[in-house]
Amino acid sequence: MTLPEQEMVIVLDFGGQYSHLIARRVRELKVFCEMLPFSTPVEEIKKKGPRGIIFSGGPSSVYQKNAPFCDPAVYDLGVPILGICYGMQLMAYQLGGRVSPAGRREYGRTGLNVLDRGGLFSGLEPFEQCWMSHGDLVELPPPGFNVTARTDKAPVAAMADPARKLYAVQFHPEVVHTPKGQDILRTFLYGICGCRGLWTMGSFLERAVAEVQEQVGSGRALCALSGGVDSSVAAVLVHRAVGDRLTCVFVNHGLLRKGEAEQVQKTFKEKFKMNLIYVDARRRFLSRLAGVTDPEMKRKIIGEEFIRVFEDQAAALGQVDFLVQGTLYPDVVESGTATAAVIKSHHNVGCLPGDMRFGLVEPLRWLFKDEVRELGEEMGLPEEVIWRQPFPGPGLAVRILGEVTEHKLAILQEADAIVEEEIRKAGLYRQIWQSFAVLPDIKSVGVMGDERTYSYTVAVRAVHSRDAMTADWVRLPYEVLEAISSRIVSEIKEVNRVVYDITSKPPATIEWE
Ligand SMILES: Nc1ncnc2c1ncn2[C@@H]1O[C@H](COP(=O)(O)OP(=O)(O)OP(=O)(O)O)[C@@H](O)[C@H]1O
Ligand SMILES: O=c1[nH]c(=O)c2[nH+]cn([C@@H]3O[C@H](COP(=O)(O)O)[C@@H](O)[C@H]3O)c2[nH]1
Ligand SMILES: NC(=O)CC[C@H](N)C(=O)O
Ligand SMILES: [Mg+2]
Repeated sequence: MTLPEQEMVIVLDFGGQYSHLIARRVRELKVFCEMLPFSTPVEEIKKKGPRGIIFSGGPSSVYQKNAPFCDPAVYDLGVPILGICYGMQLMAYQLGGRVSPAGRREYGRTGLNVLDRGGLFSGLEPFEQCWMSHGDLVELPPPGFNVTARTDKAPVAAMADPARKLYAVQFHPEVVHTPKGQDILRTFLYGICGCRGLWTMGSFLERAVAEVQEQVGSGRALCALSGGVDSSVAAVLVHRAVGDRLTCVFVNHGLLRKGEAEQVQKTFKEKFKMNLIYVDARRRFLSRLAGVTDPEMKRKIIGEEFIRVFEDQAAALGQVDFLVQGTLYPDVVESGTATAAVIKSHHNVGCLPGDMRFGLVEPLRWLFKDEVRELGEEMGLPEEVIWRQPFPGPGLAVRILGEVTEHKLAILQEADAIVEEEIRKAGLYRQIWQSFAVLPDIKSVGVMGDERTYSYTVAVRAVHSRDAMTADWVRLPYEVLEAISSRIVSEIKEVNRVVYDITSKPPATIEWE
């Protein structure tokens, strides 16, 4: 089968903080982009037929033991390469230049003297601002390269070998603090790689449908459907590809929000014409979670139990070889990759049991939430699904610190429902990324009706975010906080105190576990 034409660019990830940003920026320029680990063999890179390759930054130094190196055969593919920061240092080192620790480091806003205003820097002024974050520098470019920019401290702030289409910059064009960064990336993609900007949500959709058809063939698939944005979009997309060979499975693990099980089934029946199986798995999840307090352990148990439920359903349906999940890019990075540290294991990525037999179908694996929402709009999904705030697969289990019990679940469900109601009432639901209640394992003393109480504390969390990778707490109006607080303590007997979480991510995360 031939897939629709696609121009794509690969980001080779060396563990940089901004690697994901590079991929986003490229897609904003309407060129599809995937990120692969630095260690990807060159044959695999070649198979994807990239128009260009970008090396990300990274925390290592090329001269250290065990520094991440890519397969040097990539330089001979004839595909244009752009090295950024560590990526530039690596290119210099592997091709015979000299890299050393800098006497003086450069961090933050830095003046850039542009020496060659053609090539990658066409359209730039002789003096520009850029954003730096490095301690090493290229002292001597490799044979065949020209120095194309410098700064006060870096004699080689950019270099190029146009004959081999190899380009490199010490600064970060992907961050907003490099004002001409997006222009530089545009020149690389359009001027140097010859891309035309064919990537739109429409073309992504067409290709994703074709890829799913190719992967699933004449087989059958189950879709893990939560009613959330990602799995709903994935389900509709895969349904387009394989029709009724897809069956959706919605699991009630007992960790859902108040009324959610009914709500999801109702929306789904009314708005989607797909098979949906509802599984009441409350008992099996809660009994496996009994007595467990370690956050990662809770996640692993939930991840495994999800798969066991899907396996049971598959067995009942006959032969089912594939499992569709609405996995997004941030789920993948946070669960740890070849280069990125494990922050927390997302149930759908880092918690899958080793003996799982399903082939995974994850058409959204490279996208961020706002891109998925755009795709949902493209496919005509209802607004209430597209603009639903994200809700984690392990549900309230990661918002109840310590052991999960039915008693604590009941308290948190009530508190959470109040938060959602008040946020909606204030007209804030859609502009806030996530707002919810948390039940820390804390009891404190209070006085109610002239009597001493010793009851639970509820924490309220509300954050703004663009892609879940970073977040800031929402400056909620005092009146809204007041309404939430007074309703929670007066309507929920077991709670006598409400606090508001005013931490950004980093250093905290959005969820408490
Ligand atoms: N209760 C559930 N039943 C079935 N599958 C689930 C359930 N909860 C999560 N999943 C699966 O795990 C994946 C990841 O969950 P996640 O919460 O990140 O995505 P989502 O629920 O689809 O969207 P959202 O981020 O908007 O909540 C889902 O896309 C879905 O495939
Ligand atoms: O499906 C999911 N399975 C998980 O295991 C999981 N853990 C966190 N989240 C959601 O991911 C985003 C980032 O969360 P954190 O800042 O807490 O890491 C936030 O939107 C979280 O709600 C999860 N979603
Ligand atoms: N941000 C980076 O890629 C840093 C690269 C290298 N470790 C340096 O400090 O120079
Ligand atoms: Mg969800």
